[in-house]
Amino acid sequence: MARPPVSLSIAGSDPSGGAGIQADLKTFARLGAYGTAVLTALTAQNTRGVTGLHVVPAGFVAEQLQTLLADVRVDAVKLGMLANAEIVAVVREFLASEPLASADSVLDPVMVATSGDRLLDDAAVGAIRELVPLAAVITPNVAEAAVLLDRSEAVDVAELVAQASDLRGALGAQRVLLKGGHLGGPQAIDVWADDSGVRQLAATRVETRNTHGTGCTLSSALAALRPQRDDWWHTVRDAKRWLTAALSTADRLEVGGGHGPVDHFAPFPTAAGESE
Ligand SMILES: Nc1ncnc2c1ncn2[C@@H]1O[C@H](COP(=O)(O)OP(=O)(O)O)[C@@H](O)[C@H]1O
Ligand SMILES: Cc1ncc(COP(=O)(O)O)c(N)n1
Repeated sequence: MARPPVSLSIAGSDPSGGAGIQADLKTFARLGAYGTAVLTALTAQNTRGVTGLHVVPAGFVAEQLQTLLADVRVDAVKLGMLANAEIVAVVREFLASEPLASADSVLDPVMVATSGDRLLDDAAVGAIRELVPLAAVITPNVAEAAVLLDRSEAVDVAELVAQASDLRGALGAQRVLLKGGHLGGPQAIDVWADDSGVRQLAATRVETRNTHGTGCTLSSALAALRPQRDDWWHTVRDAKRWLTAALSTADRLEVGGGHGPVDHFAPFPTAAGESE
């Protein structure tokens, strides 16, 4: 049997298990990657909101990375909540040097939780912009793209397409998955931009309020699947397909009274629309 890839999440903790490190590790396991994790922050959080935040000192984020990477070869890395400019600077240094520079990297520029609570210092936005060109893929939602580009939020797919291109042109992103989940409508449409152009990625919108951690889950699915797929396009397509499956059975979990988690147990759907 082939060795599973090793995927690393550098992110914050969500005790309710729907987002952050907990979502990432469940996603890695479900999609066949061995999960490793470096914590940037502890949140006191449930499905209704965030009540507290305890950020790990940047020097200790560096020590976690140093010790892990001195021993373990990481195939793919997902960057989630980075909390402040000092942690972004540490992560940037690691991402620019071996061994992480040769791992497949996914930057989810987490700024605000689904509940509306802030997860990144205002002062760190500039630092995140500088991290953008180093990641193989960035996965902003509509609000995060607007902040990164310093303009108003896209309100339709045409604007998503324009902003995805601009994130490459103006910020130097290598590849962009601009998520349109918050646009509404019968389909959840994301936009993919890379060297070969811009394409849309559509899925039927699932009627559920259980969308806590969709962004975390999608970006960690990319870090789990990229070493197991031939290229980024097939990786993105399959990650979105699995996320849609995980959303479609989310209501059965009945975790919490707010925006509950997606169903990380969901089997990987086959091309015929069946489950494995
Ligand atoms: N109700 C839904 N049904 C299907 N897909 C959804 C739904 N809500 C969000 N998505 C998808 O989940 C992913 C996360 O998107 P989004 O909600 O925009 O980002 P974030 O979770 O970072 O705010 C995207 O692929 C988006 O299209
Ligand atoms: C620790 C942590 N990291 C990230 C998110 C964002 O979650 P979402 O994927 O819903 O945007 C979160 N709520 N908590």
